[in-house]
Amino acid sequence: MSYDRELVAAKKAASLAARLCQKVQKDLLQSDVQSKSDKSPVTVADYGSQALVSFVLQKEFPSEKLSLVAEEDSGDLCTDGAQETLERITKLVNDTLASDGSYSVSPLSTEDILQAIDRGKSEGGSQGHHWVLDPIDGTKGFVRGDQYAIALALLDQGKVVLGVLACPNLPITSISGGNQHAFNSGEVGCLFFAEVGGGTYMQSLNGSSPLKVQVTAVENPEEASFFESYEAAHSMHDLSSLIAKKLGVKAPPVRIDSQAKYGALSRGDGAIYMRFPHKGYREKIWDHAAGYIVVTEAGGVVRDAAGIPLDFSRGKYLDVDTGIIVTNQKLMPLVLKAVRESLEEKASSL
Ligand SMILES: Nc1ncnc2c1ncn2[C@@H]1O[C@H](COP(=O)(O)OS(=O)(=O)O)[C@@H](OP(=O)(O)O)[C@H]1O
Ligand SMILES: [Mg+2]
Ligand SMILES: [Mg+2]
Ligand SMILES: [Mg+2]
Repeated sequence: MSYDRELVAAKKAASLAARLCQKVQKDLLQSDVQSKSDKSPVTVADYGSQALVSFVLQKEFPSEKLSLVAEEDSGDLCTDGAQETLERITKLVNDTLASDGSYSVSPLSTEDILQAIDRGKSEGGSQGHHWVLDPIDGTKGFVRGDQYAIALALLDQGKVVLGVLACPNLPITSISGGNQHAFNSGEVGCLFFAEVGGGTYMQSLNGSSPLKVQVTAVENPEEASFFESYEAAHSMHDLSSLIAKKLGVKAPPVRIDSQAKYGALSRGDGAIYMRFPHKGYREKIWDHAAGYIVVTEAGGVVRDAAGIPLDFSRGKYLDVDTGIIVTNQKLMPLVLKAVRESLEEKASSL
């Protein structure tokens, strides 16, 4: 089965959302950052991006009942005092749609925006089609002015069949050596996309022609470099550094926010991505679905720390053993062995 139509729509939705996010990041003010009840930051751009993607998917597939599993909901926007924020989001979405001009609709109302955001309340699962969206992945990076991604994927019968990652601050050229900052490099803004069985491609967000990408062919761990979360609260840096030492990795870790890590890995900027959340954290499908297919279609492999493939069919959570490892086929067994030994050492030292 081909998902070409869905892929075109997903690229369009993610590119428009990236445009909205870029505008907000440019004039980001402290007041644009709200705190959700779980204390994670959320900005007008997270809501605006979700509303925009939801609107575009609805427009592109008007006859289908859209199922969208997405990170944000309108709860905090419906409280007293949030009206001004909601109006800003509404204006941002309308301005972005007007600047594009593909959808000739009358401006959306605040009510339309709330509805579009709340279309993301689906739970996913193993039956039928579900879109999976992280409207801004790496909100902390976004607020800091660093890397973030708009991540959109499609599940069919519980399997990821397409994914799009828009990374507005990722340099077009390789960031191997850690040169991830927009101000250090030339052109930035990448769009990665993959359809099951079709390989992974990257183009610039400005619309250059797509290039096929591949993960690195490095087989010697000493020559491998590794990515991990920027935020130590999201991944145990001490554990990944122990594993890297065991593997003989010489390069220091490259710490980047968001699924931009999967994008960069898919084009061979680095060889390994390790992620070890602290005890008790449950991963969500929107933090991995798009990145997962972008990397696997580029020849990479994604496993949990026990070597088990990820299962996106169980609702909005991804239940993984201890953490997530991404690398190429050759390195995976070596990395998993080092992970196992490191976890055993850590356990016996407690
Ligand atoms: N405690 C904890 N442990 C592990 N992961 C967590 C945790 N808290 C949040 N998150 C999720 O991490 C997403 C951000 O991705 P990264 O960790 O890759 O980037 S970063 O280091 O935060 O910059 C981030 O995605 P966004 O909320 O979309 O930014 C979260 O879903
Ligand atoms: Mg968040
Ligand atoms: Mg996220
Ligand atoms: Mg997010």
